[in-house]
Amino acid sequence: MLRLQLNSELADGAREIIRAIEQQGHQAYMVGGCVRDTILDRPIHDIDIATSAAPEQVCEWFERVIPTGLQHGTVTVVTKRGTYEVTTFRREGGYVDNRRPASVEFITDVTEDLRRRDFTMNAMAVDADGMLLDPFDGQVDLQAHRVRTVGHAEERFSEDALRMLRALRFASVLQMRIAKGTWRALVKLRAGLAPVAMERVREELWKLTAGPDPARGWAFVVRSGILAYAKEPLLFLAHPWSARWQSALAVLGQVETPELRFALLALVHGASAEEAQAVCLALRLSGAQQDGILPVLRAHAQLAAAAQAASAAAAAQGAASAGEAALRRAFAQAVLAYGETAVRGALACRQAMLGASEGEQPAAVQQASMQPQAAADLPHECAEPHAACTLLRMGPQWLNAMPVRQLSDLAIKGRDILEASERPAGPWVRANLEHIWIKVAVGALPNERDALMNVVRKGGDTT
Ligand SMILES: Nc1ccn([C@@H]2O[C@H](COP(=O)(O)OP(=O)(O)OP(=O)(O)O)[C@@H](O)[C@H]2O)c(=O)n1
Repeated sequence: MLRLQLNSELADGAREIIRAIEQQGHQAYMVGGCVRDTILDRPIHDIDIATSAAPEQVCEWFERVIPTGLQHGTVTVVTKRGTYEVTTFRREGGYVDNRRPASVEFITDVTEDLRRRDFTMNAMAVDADGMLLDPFDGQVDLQAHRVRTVGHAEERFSEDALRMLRALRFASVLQMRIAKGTWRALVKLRAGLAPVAMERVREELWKLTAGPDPARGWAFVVRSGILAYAKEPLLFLAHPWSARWQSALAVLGQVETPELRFALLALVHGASAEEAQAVCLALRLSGAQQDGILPVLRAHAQLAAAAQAASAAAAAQGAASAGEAALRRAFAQAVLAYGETAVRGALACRQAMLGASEGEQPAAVQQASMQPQAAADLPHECAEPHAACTLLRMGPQWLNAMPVRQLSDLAIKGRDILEASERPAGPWVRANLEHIWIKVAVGALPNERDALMNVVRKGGDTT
């Protein structure tokens, strides 16, 4: 019998709870994700405990207990070492809407409790001495890098449709395959996703996208076709497999954050910022998450338009360098409008997209035995490579050289402009301020109050 040592203060606290329950003549184990992650040598953020004791008993035995979900058998025990969900062993009877058990029956057999869980790697338990219970071969599947349901996959997915997305997420984050039977059931039952709350869909997709191999996760998602059945339309994210997807997945891991990865998916699909916003809203992304995506797309669109204009100017004047000053101005304008972070993000996405023409196949695509397709042409908004390349090459240098990054960095304020003029306040003040900001940003004026006030007085209204 394998012994598994969970070493942390959190685990010490869990063992204290387990021993206290055992002293009352009941069984208790650490279960689920903490066991899986210990075997995988991954960090543990929480420890769930399963017990044969009834929730009311647990409430009696511990000092600080929150009755989190009494009817489902869950209470939260708070100790100085941590906070633990303690759930009575249970069997779930009948399911409503592919997501909620119609009834819960408390039981005393730990194996029966493990049997109702989603995947074999999540159906292991460890007692206070570190003895591992693994009745469904979770370790074997972990060693084989395989996500496999406990028992019949169709039953497990019919009980809770979110488990289908969990399977895809675990395959992505833990860089695993999906067992054949589990995959077949998932594809067969994918329409069951419809009643699942979009918040839960978001959680899984976000984790999958933030993981070490987002292309792997998205290859599974797209190949499964499951997102077409989400409660609300996910537009380009739900598009079937295509050369565009192939291009997107070839480069998805080249940008670091989940926000930029979502932005990249939108860009490669040629989605507008409005479409991307509709997807963000459908997925109930937070304001902060949206702020990491939408300004990037808007900055990208503005830069692409500027690159196109610069290319047109270059073609008209027959010199590649023509329009470069205008390009730099447009670049500064994008920084002013969307912020430095968004512009850097847009450049990073653009850089990644250029690499996509190599058309590499992500490993998971091959594993899912998809027909290899010809490398896709990306939608190049910057039709002319020269100006687009200038942006990519010079953009970071221009940014680093900018003495101002936002309007408030300017050495003068709107009221200075107002005081130097006879005109009543109005939108012209900000327009003038922005005009001067751009000149400072491109190095045409120093960011010094006296020099700028001279410009204001001489030029008066610069709009
Ligand atoms: N739809 C679900 C969700 C959870 N579980 C079970 O409940 C445990 C705890 O679930 P949760 O905390 O949501 O996930 P973890 O497996 O701990 O993993 P993570 O924290 O990475 O989501 C899982 O391990 C699994 O045994 C399940 O059977 N079906």
